[in-house]
Amino acid sequence: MEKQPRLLSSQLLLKSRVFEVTLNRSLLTWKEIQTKKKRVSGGAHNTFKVGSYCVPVSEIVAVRETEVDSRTKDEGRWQKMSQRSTEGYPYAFTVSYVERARQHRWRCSDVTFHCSDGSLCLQWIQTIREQLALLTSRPKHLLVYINPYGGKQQGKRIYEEKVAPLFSRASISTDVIVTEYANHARDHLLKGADLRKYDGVVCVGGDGMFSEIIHGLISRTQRDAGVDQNRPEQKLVSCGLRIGIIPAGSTDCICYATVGINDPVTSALHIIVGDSQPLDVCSVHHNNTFLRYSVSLLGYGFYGDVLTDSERKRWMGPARYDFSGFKTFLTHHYYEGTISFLPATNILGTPRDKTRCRAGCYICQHNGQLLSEDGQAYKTDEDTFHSEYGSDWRVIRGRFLAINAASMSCACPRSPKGLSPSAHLADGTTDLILVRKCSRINFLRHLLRHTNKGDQFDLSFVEVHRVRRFRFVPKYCEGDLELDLREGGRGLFGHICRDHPACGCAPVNSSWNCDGEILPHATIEVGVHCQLIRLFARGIEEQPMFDDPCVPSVI
Ligand SMILES: Nc1ncnc2c1ncn2[C@@H]1O[C@H](COP(=O)(O)OP(=O)(O)OP(=O)(O)O)[C@@H](O)[C@H]1O
Ligand SMILES: CCCCCCCCCCCCC/C=C/[C@@H](O)[C@H](CO)NC(=O)CCCCC
Ligand SMILES: [Ca+2]
Repeated sequence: MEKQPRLLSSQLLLKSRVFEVTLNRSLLTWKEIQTKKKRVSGGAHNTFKVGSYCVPVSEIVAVRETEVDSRTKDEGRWQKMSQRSTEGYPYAFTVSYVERARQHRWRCSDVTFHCSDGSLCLQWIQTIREQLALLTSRPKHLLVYINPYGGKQQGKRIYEEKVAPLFSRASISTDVIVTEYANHARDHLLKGADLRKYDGVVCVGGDGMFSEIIHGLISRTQRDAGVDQNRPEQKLVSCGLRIGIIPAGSTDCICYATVGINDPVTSALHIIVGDSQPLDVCSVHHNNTFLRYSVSLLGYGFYGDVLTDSERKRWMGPARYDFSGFKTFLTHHYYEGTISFLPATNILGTPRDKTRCRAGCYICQHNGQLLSEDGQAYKTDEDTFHSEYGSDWRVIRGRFLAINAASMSCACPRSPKGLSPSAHLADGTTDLILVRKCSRINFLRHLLRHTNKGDQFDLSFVEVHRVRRFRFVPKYCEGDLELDLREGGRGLFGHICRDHPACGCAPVNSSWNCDGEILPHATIEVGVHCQLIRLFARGIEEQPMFDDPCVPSVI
């Protein structure tokens, strides 16, 4: 590695011990200089360097001047000790920086260096601030939306107690909007907000709140660019503003799968250091009409039914998913239909390989570049999109307990490796998982493998395909019968069977769970838009963190 020129180097005091503190363009390091009496004649002193610590400049949150306790002049015992320990070093500055803890958790730690003279202290503060000012990817002004009713209804408290103090320490200014109704944030982004003022948008809430934010931002971007969202094959314009997620919801899947943990402080620090993680977005259409965007799970059958049931039990909080999950598992409904899909070819990675999407993912970079350089990839998809029976499309007709499209792993605290553990955040594909009708015990085996180390795809009734586009038509909508039971015939067949599970006939319709929202149609067409949005995140960092030379620890 090329050696960086030193900007500053001084002997400073830290916790009563002398350190050689050095700043270059990329690192702040401090090495202890220990003076020990040597047991040789003459009693000469020998200098040893012991602990050595470093922090990347990119992970420094802030630096500030620190008052050296003036009360040390008092007579109290503690103050006297304090005075003695910093004697000759009456000035101090404190550096706040990112420290890695267990399981992808980040913490903001402080280290205070004491200086012998005031001008040296100010020089250190000024030089560190100059280096931080060069980090242009850091946000300065953010628009924050808080859902006070998400998850355990702690969003406001989490923001005020854990996040706002960190933003203010990092000199980030904010405009905060506490939402007053569902879709408040979406509509404000779409119609009201002056987005030129901001470097990013922060969402305090769960996946549903995040969904509101991306709908506002993506739709606003398309509208400003004159792009029609209703055309399924339309190439969309990517959003300029990054989005930060402060997790305060029930599942927090998008935060967990992009950071590795759902922890508000960790997420706030990823925003402060200006991380950037591109994310694929699926557009969902019905009959050439735009329905919704999805970044995590599009699930028909099991996950659609869990969501439908759980929406009636919002009062239960996050536990509603466990209750409805168990209930839906017992009902064991299957659904008939036709799924057609365009497999993602000529790319790196498969849904059953052992690679995992991690920070700086090579597969995402490679596949993303292929798509952006070679506009052909999109053209080819468009050409084949309308020829349903074109050679590239595959068509599968069957009875399914679940049809899941995972555009990312969908890892969350309930399922730490996710619905599709090898899915990628930004590779331009989604993993289409088809779970065919099988016995309850077999379905349970599949579900339980979402929560343990087992391979959920290594079962005869499960198949998985990495795709760019797909379509689903339930059996009751096939042929000329374009009747959508949600609108027209719901009360006829579907309703009877739902209310009479003992009658033995399967209900014909389920609903799509689109990132935790119920879609109003079962017949849908879906296309993946590679890296359409960016988050203040960097992907999940490889473990173990503790061997990283830039973690402040003894080198
Ligand atoms: N002020 C509000 N009053 C009522 N609903 C709101 C308000 N603000 C946002 N919402 C809606 O609340 C829904 C749920 O919010 P959120 O995603 O934050 O929590 P959650 O559902 O508990 O978590 P998850 O989506 O992770 O399961 C969202 O769909 C959002 O549109
Ligand atoms: C016998 C029961 C076995 C249960 C097996 C547990 C398997 C857990 C897998 C969890 C996968 C979550 C995928 C994420 C989906 C989110 O976009 C969405 C919005 O937050 N959450 C749900 O729909 C909430 C979905 C919650 C499902 C339980
Ligand atoms: Ca993807």
